[in-house]
Amino acid sequence: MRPRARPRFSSYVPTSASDSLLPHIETNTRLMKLSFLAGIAALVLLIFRIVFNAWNRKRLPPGPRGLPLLGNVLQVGTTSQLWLTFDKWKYQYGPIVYLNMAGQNIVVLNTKAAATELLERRSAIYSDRPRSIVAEYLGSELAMPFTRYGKPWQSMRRACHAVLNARISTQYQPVQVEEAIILAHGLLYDTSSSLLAKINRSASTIISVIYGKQSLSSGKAEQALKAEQALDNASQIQTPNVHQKLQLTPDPLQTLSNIAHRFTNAMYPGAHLVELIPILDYFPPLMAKWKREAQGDFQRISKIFESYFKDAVRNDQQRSSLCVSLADDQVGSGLTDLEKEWVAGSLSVAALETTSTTLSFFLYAMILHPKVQQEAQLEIDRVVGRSRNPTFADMVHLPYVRAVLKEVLRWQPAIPLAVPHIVMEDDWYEGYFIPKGTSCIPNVWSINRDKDIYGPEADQFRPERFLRKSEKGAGYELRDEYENDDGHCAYGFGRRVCVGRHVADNALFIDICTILWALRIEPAVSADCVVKRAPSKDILK
Ligand code: HEM
Repeated sequence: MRPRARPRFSSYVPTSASDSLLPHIETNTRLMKLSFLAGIAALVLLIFRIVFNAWNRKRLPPGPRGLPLLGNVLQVGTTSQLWLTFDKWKYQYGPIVYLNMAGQNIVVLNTKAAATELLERRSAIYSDRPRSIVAEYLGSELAMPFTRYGKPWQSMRRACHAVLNARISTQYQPVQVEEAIILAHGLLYDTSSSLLAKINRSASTIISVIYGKQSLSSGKAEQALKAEQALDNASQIQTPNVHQKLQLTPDPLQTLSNIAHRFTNAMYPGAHLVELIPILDYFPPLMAKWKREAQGDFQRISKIFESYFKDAVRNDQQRSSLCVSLADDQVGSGLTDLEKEWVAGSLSVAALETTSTTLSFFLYAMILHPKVQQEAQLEIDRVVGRSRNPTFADMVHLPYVRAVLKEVLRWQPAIPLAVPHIVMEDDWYEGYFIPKGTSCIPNVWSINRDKDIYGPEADQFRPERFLRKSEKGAGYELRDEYENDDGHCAYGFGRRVCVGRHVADNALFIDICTILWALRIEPAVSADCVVKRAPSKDILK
């Protein structure tokens, strides 16, 4: 076919009806040809994509066979101590295990090598968090542990790092020493509350750092609750049954713990149908109870965080709390007031159960291993003596106590499956395909008990694994490799690693040290399991 000279639009004057149609017919045929070719190309691409995906799917990591549509939901959803199931699967399927939770890809990382390679070395693409529609209504985009990877998270993280880094953390040590004495005193003499309530008090070491000394004492808590109740009454018409989900109590520590549970329950796989069928999100609050409740809870949590924050700024005479630094724009100057209130609130939520759980496991370990307790107390008596309480100046001279803390965090990590990281691009690891959007769960529990790293006694509580006998005589020294290395993965990985780990380590060290100095921990013969060790001066009184 020879090319036909195209008539110029401005000069072309049709001489007959058929002549006037010719260029249009020509253009239409061309268009049809082009569309046909584009259609073929799209089809080829689609087929290629399907084949490529199917081929890639064959390259997914191995894992237990699931049901059609539901995948592994039933195997995972009904298990309480998931880390034990994941650990069992590690021996069946290998270090990285693939699961399908009704369409959501999950990869469990059971070895340190896999977790550090993906979550640390490739952290540029492995630092997002799972999207949960319900949690977003609850305020997850303001709650740092759950915030998606992006600019708002970066600003919050920078602000937190500025007030919680290793160097600045030393500034909080005087408060932490005082709180440790109050904790030990409570364990010995407070008969009004349960052991668990007393242990929860350990978190106040951190809460003091965030909200200032005694900012969240019960008086302030009552004020906060009143403010919250006023809001609750006002919103009762739009948000009925809101109390069913989130209990707010006069005790701030209890309230913070309830908020933590509200978030984790909301994010639990399968907790809400809307996560599986996102179109349900288009229903208005009036027709969606879960949405009404989440929106109502967001208001209530914001109000509580606001009142804690404002109280802290008003009351902190020493002007040294994290809230004061945020309020004075010493850190986080780019954050809005709401973001600052949520930064402080979510830090305390993240700190609360982790520290008290760790302390509970410490008490448990001491009951199970009286010889370890005795060895630690011998060291404390040798270094600190009985006439004064331990301080941070003693830390370098107390390698055995430091090893006890490392071992508690290794043996029973407070969050055994850490927090999932989402991969933001398709990726490959050791020949396995990890599709974009996969939720990567590091099985910290399993990694911390890896026999290839910790030897055949990995399951046992043995602080000596971090120590060598002192060359100078009696006692122990921390092995060189553990001077700056945690020796466990309890604080997570990469860019999302726990931002409060330095403050937590300090608080737990001084709590453990002061408790061991003041008490003997024994199996319960009566209501409690602690016995006073009679310091020569009764410092705790
Ligand atoms: C024994 C005590 C603690 C343990 C075992 C612990 C453990 C963890 C773990 C496993 C993560 C997730 C890391 C990851 O995604 O890879 C995390 C994140 C976080 N932790 Fe902790 N934590 C502790 C104490 C604290 C304290 C005291 C604070 C606050 C002062 C805190 C604040 C946070 C925050 C804000 C995040 C989210 C970080 C982010 O997503 O960027 N934690 N923690």
